Amino acid sequence: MSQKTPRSFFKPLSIGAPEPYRELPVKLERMIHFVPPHLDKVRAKVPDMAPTVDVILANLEDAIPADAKDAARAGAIEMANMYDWQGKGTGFWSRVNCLNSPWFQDDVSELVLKAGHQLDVIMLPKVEGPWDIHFADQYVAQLEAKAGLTRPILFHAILETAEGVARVEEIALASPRMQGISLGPADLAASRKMKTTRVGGGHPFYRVIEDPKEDGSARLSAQQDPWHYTIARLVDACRMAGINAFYGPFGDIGDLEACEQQFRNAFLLGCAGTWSLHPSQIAVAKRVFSPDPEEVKFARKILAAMPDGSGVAMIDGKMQDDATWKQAKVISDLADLVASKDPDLAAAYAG
Ligand SMILES: CC(=O)SCCNC(=O)CCNC(=O)[C@H](O)C(C)(C)COP(=O)(O)OP(=O)(O)OC[C@H]1O[C@@H](n2cnc3c(N)ncnc32)[C@H](O)[C@@H]1OP(=O)(O)O
Ligand SMILES: CC(=O)C(=O)O
Ligand SMILES: [Mg+2]
Repeated sequence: MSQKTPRSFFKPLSIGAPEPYRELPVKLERMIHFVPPHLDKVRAKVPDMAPTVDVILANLEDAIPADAKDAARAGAIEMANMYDWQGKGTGFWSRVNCLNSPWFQDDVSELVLKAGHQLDVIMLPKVEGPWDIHFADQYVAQLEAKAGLTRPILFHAILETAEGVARVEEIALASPRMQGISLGPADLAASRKMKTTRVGGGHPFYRVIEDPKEDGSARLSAQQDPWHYTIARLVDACRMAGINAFYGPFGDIGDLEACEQQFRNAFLLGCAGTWSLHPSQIAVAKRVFSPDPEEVKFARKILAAMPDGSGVAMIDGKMQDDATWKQAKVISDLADLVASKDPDLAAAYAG
């Protein structure tokens, strides 16, 4: 038997480590805002930025130069203590360097020992199989015990190799620490030998074209989404495991329109949130990952028409039954969560 027994799955992996969660804490995580923690100027903005986002992440991995890795780690620990993350309800995460790098061990040990009381989630890059999660799980449990933490730190994996995609279900189920998984479109494109230099989004050459016209006139064609398969697979793996799927980075910072469309496709397919790399992407993520007030109004009509969630009803010419009741509940519950944090949207949903 290669799996743990149901009874041992939820046991702490180290004497003195906190009990793993049986249910994930319900949190609004529309955007994970990436901060380069080695830059004094950007780090100084964190206390003002924290109330405007759902999650701030101190990035230690790619985009941080090798000679700034120690400074980034120190900056991340400083960030942990710059704001009352646990008290004020903005998530504090860090993306550590990958498991085979010279920095992983120090990243994780220093974060847990010096900032573990504020840290919600460790993002693990380039996860290829459940063994990566198991190794980090045991290591973090030992550090949690040493630090005397009473609340478990969760894991978020990035799906950014072909091998990781092939094992995404096993990764999602690997530990009760798993909180979610994000798409890593840049490394994944390289791993798959996709022919693109873009970070997420579409590509002008990836299209479908209509059949030839009898009169020889120009044939219409339209761009397709090269990430559709991966996002759909990611959502199924995560929701099967009771965790959340996330889009990832959209690298064309200047193209907010394309960014919004890519985020919206991910939202519609089931993702809970995305990454923001630049302050301009925060408002886009907030808009996209909060349900539309008209959709919320319609969802609540369905719930009101079928109070016990059974039977059949007609609303505005559309058939409703037990299944559409569940769809409506997804939207209504998300609206309640958004409203608990955002007074403007609370008013829009109440109207
Ligand atoms: C494939 C992957 O792994 S993706 C994840 C790794 N990449 C990252 O984490 C990148 C994070 N983002 C960044 O480093 C930056 O946004 C960059 C490099 C992309 C662009 O930076 P800039 O060229 O400085 O952008 P720009 O000039 O538009 O910045 C405007 C202001 O926003 C600030 N800013 C830019 N990015 C951020 C950020 N992520 N968080 C907070 N503030 C930021 C800048 O410091 C600048 O402030 P100022 O007006 O006080 O000078
Ligand atoms: C997100 C990330 O790390 C990537 O796209 O490679
Ligand atoms: Mg990557």
